Amino acid sequence: MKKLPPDQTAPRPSVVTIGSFDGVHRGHQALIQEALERARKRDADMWVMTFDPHPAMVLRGIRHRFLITPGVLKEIYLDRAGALGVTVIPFTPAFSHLSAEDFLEREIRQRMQAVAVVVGFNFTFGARGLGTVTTLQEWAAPRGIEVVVKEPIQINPNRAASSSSVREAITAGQLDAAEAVLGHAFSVQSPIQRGEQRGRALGFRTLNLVPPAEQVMPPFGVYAGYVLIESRPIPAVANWGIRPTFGGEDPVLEIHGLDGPLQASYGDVARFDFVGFIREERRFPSPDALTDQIRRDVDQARRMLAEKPWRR
Ligand SMILES: Cc1cc2nc3c(=O)[nH]c(=O)nc-3n(C[C@H](O)[C@H](O)[C@H](O)COP(=O)(O)O)c2cc1C
Ligand SMILES: Nc1ncnc2c1ncn2[C@@H]1O[C@H](COP(=O)(O)OP(=O)(O)OP(=O)(O)O)[C@@H](O)[C@H]1O
Repeated sequence: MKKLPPDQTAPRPSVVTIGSFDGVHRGHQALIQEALERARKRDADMWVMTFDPHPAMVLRGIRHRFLITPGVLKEIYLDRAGALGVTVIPFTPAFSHLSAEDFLEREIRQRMQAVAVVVGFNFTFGARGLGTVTTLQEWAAPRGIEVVVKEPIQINPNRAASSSSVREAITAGQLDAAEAVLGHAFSVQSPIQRGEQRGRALGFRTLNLVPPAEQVMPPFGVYAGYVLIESRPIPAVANWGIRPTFGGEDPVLEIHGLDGPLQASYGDVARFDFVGFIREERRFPSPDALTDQIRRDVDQARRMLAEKPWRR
């Protein structure tokens, strides 16, 4: 997937799809497929235009447990969805004051050289979100720019796929519901952190990740999943929490490989793809009691993962 810096002009005419794309859920994926098809038909390039930070974080001052795909995770999932290129606009307060028409003129027509724009049914944009699909259509028609408006991708008859519904499901610990909307696993990615080396003594060595504070997370607990080290998925069980047995405070995702020690160095980046919830995190009366429970967690994780092989 190509990247176009925000201060550079697209080299060729393009088909652009616009949005926050947090999570790159099935609605977003449908938009990307549509944009790809249109680009092929018109012999144009295809670009996803997205924003960083997420507009809601700037406009509503949200900083904690919000994003589904912070940092490079969004680009990883855009690439998976088939996007050929992405341009990320820094969403500054100044940018947020740009009117809908000025945004279209400057970013879509002049910079991206758009011949077509693909958006969802509920797309809004520009200062105070005043721009709508109608604004876009009325602006585009006299300029010979095609507008494609995608019908909602529904998760059930009452609910369209949306980033908000994914956030709600993750917060409630409903990983299956989140995955049904996302069309892929919910993932955490971070550099590997040094732990307190207690895992060795317990007989369960772990690799520790610290999800960014801005990322939405499920409740503290034990989860089955796959840990990706150098793009290789390895079956694992992880504890997300503060380790109350040892009086911990800072939340950590501690990952134990089911098939032996995980080979990676501190500072390397690893990703954990959540598959299923096993149990809540608890305070155990002794380290031995915790070890006994972790043995059972490992067995359960094996059973869960046997039924759900890793999917890119
Ligand atoms: C599968 C699994 C489940 C765990 N469950 C709990 C738990 O319920 N309560 C708890 O206090 N710690 C739990 N832990 C965390 C251990 O206490 C932790 O791995 C150990 O303290 C090592 O920490 P360290 O890497 O900082 O040395 C769990 C760890 C794993 C791998
Ligand atoms: N279910 C869907 N079906 C089709 N298009 C969608 C769907 N959901 C979002 N889109 C479109 O995808 C683009 C990006 O959407 P965006 O990420 O800004 O919002 P969202 O997914 O609806 O999230 P939120 O819940 O935060 O509003 C927009 O053009 C939007 O209209």
